[in-house]
Amino acid sequence: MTHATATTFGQLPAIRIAAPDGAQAIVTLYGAHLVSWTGADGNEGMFLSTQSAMDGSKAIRGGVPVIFPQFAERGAGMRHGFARVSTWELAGSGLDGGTAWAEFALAPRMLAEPVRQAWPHDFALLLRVAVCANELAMTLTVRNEGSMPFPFSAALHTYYLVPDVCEVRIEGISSDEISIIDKLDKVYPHVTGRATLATGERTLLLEQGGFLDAVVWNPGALDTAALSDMADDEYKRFVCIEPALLEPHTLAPGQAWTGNYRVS
Ligand SMILES: O=P(O)(O)OC[C@H]1O[C@@H](O)[C@H](O)[C@@H](O)[C@@H]1O
Repeated sequence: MTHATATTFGQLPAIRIAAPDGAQAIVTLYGAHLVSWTGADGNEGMFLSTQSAMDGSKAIRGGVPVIFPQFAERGAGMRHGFARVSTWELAGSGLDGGTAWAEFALAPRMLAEPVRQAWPHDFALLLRVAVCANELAMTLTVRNEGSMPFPFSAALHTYYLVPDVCEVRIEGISSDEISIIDKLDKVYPHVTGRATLATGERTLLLEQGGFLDAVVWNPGALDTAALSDMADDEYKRFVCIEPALLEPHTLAPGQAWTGNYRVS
């Protein structure tokens, strides 16, 4: 088996990244959206809504949406930015020791014209996804290739699959353990970079660098009922823990910023 192969996920062109030990990830070119991550142990790590659009008409609900250049409605642009609704291209792939990886790129020339005009900055985005054993590593790089500075925010909006959201315990993001009684939508600024997610079945170590903040989100029953792309009881099956750079970061011409996320 080769380490990165073209496939289709829903109706979307995608890349399957497969390590020799069996670890694998599937990333759609639409959004450079990781829709599935299975460790070498065979366990799926990502939630994906049964009601999600899978045809490029709307952002995918689940997996890891790439949020750029705006978080949620913190700005005048598209909610959560345009990266998750733009079509990226495969920029490279390889095998380093036992780790299989692929890189995805997005540049202004690839954006729909109205999107490009609404955010007319000369950026280059690169998302690297790497898998090995029971570990997933994602690196997002933002580069200013223009002659004017630009500000941006970014996040990896990770939807973790859990057996029951009520059983979830998150440590290391807040001074108190986080559990979810009903809806939770909370920003945690200036996190230490190391957290754990205990699902009742297993405990994942989450390590972030470059991303200074974290957001924890679960819509609860009421907000889920208002979401057209999630079944009414699906909120029980995930928690979003999102490494984020919320305060807009300004990149000078020629500069780059990198955010890392490692899940193991
Ligand atoms: O429905 P969207 O645009 O994917 O956003 C989902 C959620 O994303 C989270 O990051 C936000 O904190 C929530 O407020 C938001 O509801």
